[in-house]
Amino acid sequence: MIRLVLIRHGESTWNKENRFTGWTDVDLSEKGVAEARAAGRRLREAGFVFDQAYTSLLKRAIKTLDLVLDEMDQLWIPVDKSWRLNERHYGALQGLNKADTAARYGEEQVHIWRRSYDVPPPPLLRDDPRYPGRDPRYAGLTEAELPLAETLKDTVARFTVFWDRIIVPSLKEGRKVIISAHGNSLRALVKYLDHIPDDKIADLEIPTGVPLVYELDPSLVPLGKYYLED
Ligand SMILES: O=C(O)[C@H](O)COP(=O)(O)O
Repeated sequence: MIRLVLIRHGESTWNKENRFTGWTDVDLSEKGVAEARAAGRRLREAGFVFDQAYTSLLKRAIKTLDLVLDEMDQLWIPVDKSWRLNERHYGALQGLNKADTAARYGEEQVHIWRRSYDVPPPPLLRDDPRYPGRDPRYAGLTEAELPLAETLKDTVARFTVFWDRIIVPSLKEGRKVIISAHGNSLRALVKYLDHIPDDKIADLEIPTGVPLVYELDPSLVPLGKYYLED
């Protein structure tokens, strides 16, 4: 049986402030740091070891991974970072407070933007300072790959390219893998692995800083999954 561990980053400063984050590169809050360290301790106590890690290009996921690996004394393992594991791009909503946005546009509209499978949030314009094409870390992306806003469906499409090309071969070679990513990029992966129907994915919420352990058969079909909680 193959074990794969997913972890959503610990609480970020914008989770705490209830702001749409997406590709904004905000840091962990103090609570987020504590969550990440506690997750690392739990993994160590449960006997997990890793020899390969994957994360996004965003510091809240990178730092969470570092804190987990530090607690496990495994900071030496290779870490592969990709934009394909980034949070879903929240378009022109990035930076806005979620409650204020609901008061302005209505709860129902905000729920659709947050949890529908294929309705995008309002897009950025290319001259917006938040446009990722201005950021050197995304210099290798084509214009078509640089999002103005993403649906969860778009996030599934770009994440699963990395899953199929990089993570699947690594798991099949016997590597013990941890993936540190984001609420919606992990919802995308869970949807894909568990074949969750489009109209059921809105119900899936992934908590911050809690390892989610998948048990997979040799063809990477999920046999079960559980959260590693205290
Ligand atoms: O990008 C964000 O704002 C969060 O990481 C996830 O937010 P959501 O729960 O509104 O999708």
